[in-house]
This record gives sequence, structure tokens and C-alpha cells, in this order.
Amino acid sequence: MLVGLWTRDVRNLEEARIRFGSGLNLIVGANGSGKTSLLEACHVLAIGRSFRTHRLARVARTGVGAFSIAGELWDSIHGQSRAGVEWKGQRRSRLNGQWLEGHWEIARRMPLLSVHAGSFDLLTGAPEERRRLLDWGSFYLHTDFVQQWLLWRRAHEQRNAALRQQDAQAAERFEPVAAAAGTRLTEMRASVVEHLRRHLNASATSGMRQGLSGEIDLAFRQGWSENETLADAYARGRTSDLERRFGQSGPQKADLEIRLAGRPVREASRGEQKRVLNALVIAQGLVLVGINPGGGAPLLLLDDAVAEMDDAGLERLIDAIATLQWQCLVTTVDSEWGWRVAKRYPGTQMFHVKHGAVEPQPMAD
Ligand SMILES: Nc1ncnc2c1ncn2[C@@H]1O[C@H](COP(=O)(O)OP(=O)(O)OP(=O)(O)O)[C@@H](O)[C@H]1O
Repeated sequence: MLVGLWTRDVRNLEEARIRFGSGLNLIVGANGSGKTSLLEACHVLAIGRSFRTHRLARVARTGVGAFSIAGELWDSIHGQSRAGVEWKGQRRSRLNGQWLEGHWEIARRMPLLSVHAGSFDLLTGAPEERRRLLDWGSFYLHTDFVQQWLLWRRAHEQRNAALRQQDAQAAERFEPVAAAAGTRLTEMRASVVEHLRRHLNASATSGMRQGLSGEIDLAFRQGWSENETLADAYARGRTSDLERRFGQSGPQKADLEIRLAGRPVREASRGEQKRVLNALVIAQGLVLVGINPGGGAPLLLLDDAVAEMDDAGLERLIDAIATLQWQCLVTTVDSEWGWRVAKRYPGTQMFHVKHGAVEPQPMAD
């Protein structure tokens, strides 16, 4: 749970200090006030990346060239932790006063899920987006994920470098490690698909699926022929890989096919896609909770919740989150909608954002 957040020089937010509630937190403000920037700060703190840009430099307030974000976290395994991330030409992360090598340790203590304008890329964009979903799940489900992923990526890049240099012997030398780590990585990804598939059809997502023309189904493509091992795929493809100067099969080619009513979800309507996204995000959260009951509940970020969804769809999503008792930050320009939600779910916290300043809103009786 994200108990408190402090940010400096994140986009138009000069400085913000917030104590969040453990349930629904509504962030209300006009267009351009800084609502998405606040969610972006949470995302950077949790994952070390933004959901709006690959370049953290862009997150820093124009003219400043640096930003800092700190959070007070709580989970049932570690108790209270203090996490921080700052950027000044490069990213540095720290946990409980110690500088970290990467950002993994914070991600583990702050599992986060988000739905925002870019989330549609998961359904309609490049396979990379869906591989990221599979790797996200593998990270939480399997303790050897980081080790195997780093092993595979290094061996894969070394093999590709050898292919570029037309050195068949060197390429072959990296294949055993790439095949072993790549096979394990693929097993983990397949297990995530199984978990997601099960939760997608669970009762917790039934509200999100209501009104859809059929079932949501997932099919995993591992990145090479199902009829051979990865070691065999590397060996069989080596001559052709040398001609092309890069490896054509392996985990870097994996994809997840998402189908609605038997058709690729990219052909579904925007409203249907939004429901599929919402069902997927709840399924992801259930995967986390399933690993660590009681301690693994995610922080959910919903940017511009009212956009692109009918009232019934939105109501069912908020209902599901409230029932599951997950912490959730929801932004909206619609303060009337915000007050309605706050009235319906006791314990909801409300914040108002105006010209980059965030203020808690006292709740009406
Ligand atoms: N690096 C930056 N430095 C300063 N301001 C920035 C930076 N990047 C974006 N902005 C500005 O910050 C403001 C807040 O943007 P943000 O996307 O957070 O608004 P929002 O409240 O989510 O708006 P909307 O409701 O329209 O989505 C915008 O005016 C934007 O132009």
C-alpha cells in the first residue's frame, strides 16, 4: 500500500505531499491541472519508468532537469518501507536509505497496475507490450525470473553480435545458455498465461465481462515452433540467422494473442476493448493476491476513469475494486461523478488538483 507520497519537480507539480487512503482515492481537477502527473509519479516510484514516455528526462519539470519522488509503503511481509527514486541525468533508486542497483526491490514491495490512455497498446500495439505483461507476472510469480531473464538477454545479445559479425562458431557457443534460460523464461510466461486465463473467467471479473459478445481468451505464442526445443530452433535457424544477421526465433518473438468472442480483440469496438482491459487488470491483481494472500494486493491507477466507458461499465469496475478492497487512485475531471462515488463508498478520500497543487478535500457529511 502507498501510504504517503512526496514529489518534487514532476511535470507541473512543483511539490506535492499526500497521505492516501487505503481504498478509493479520487483525484479531481480540470484538464491540465496535473492529475495524470500525480499518477505518473506513483508509476515511476513503483516501476522506475513512466507510462507516458520512455525518457525520464521528460518527466522532470521544464527548466529544472531533475525530479525526486519518495513514498512511504506498507505491506504485510516487510511492514513499513521508505522508497525513493530521483532523476538527474540518470535514475537512482533507494530503499530504506540504501541506494539500489536496479529498481526490482521497490517493484516487489509496491505492486502496481494501471489503466491509462496508452493501455490500449496492450490490445492493439506491438507484441512488446504483451511480453511486458507476461514478464510482469513472471517477476511476481517466480523468484528466479530476474536471474533467468538477465542470463537469457545477455546470451541472446551475444549471439546476435556474433551473427552480425558472421561468426557461426561464436553464435553457436552462446546457444546453450540462451536455450536453457530462454526455455525457463518461456515456462514462466506460459504459467502467467494460465493464471491470467483462470482469473479472467473468475467471478470477480464477471461485471467487466457483462455485455461483451463472448468469452475473452488468451493464446500464448512462445516465439518458435511448438514442435521443437529452443536449442533445436537455434541450431536449425543458424544458417538463415547468419544471412539475416539476427536471431529470428526465441523468447524475443513471443506474443500473447487476446481474443474476444473468437476474434482478435484488436477488431473489437473501443468500448469492448476498454472492458477487456478492465477485466485484464483485475485478473492481474488477482494473480498478485493469489501469490501472497493478504499481502500482495496491488495499487491500481485509473487515469481519466470516466473517459471511453459508459456509466454501467465504470460502475462495475469501481464496484469490483471496492469489493476486493484494493487501494486505487482514480483521476477525473468530473467532480460530480467524484462526489457520487465518494458518497457510495464510505472511506473514499478525495483530492483536488489545481495548477499543479494538490489539496485534500474534506468529505461532506
Ligand atoms: N515536463 C513538464 N514540465 C512542466 N509542465 C509539464 C511538463 N510536461 C507536461 N507539463 C504540463 O503539465 C500540465 C499537467 O499535465 P497532466 O497531464 O498531469 O494534466 P491532467 O490534469 O491529467 O489533464 P487532463 O485532464 O487533460 O488529462 C499540463 O499543462 C502539461 O502541459
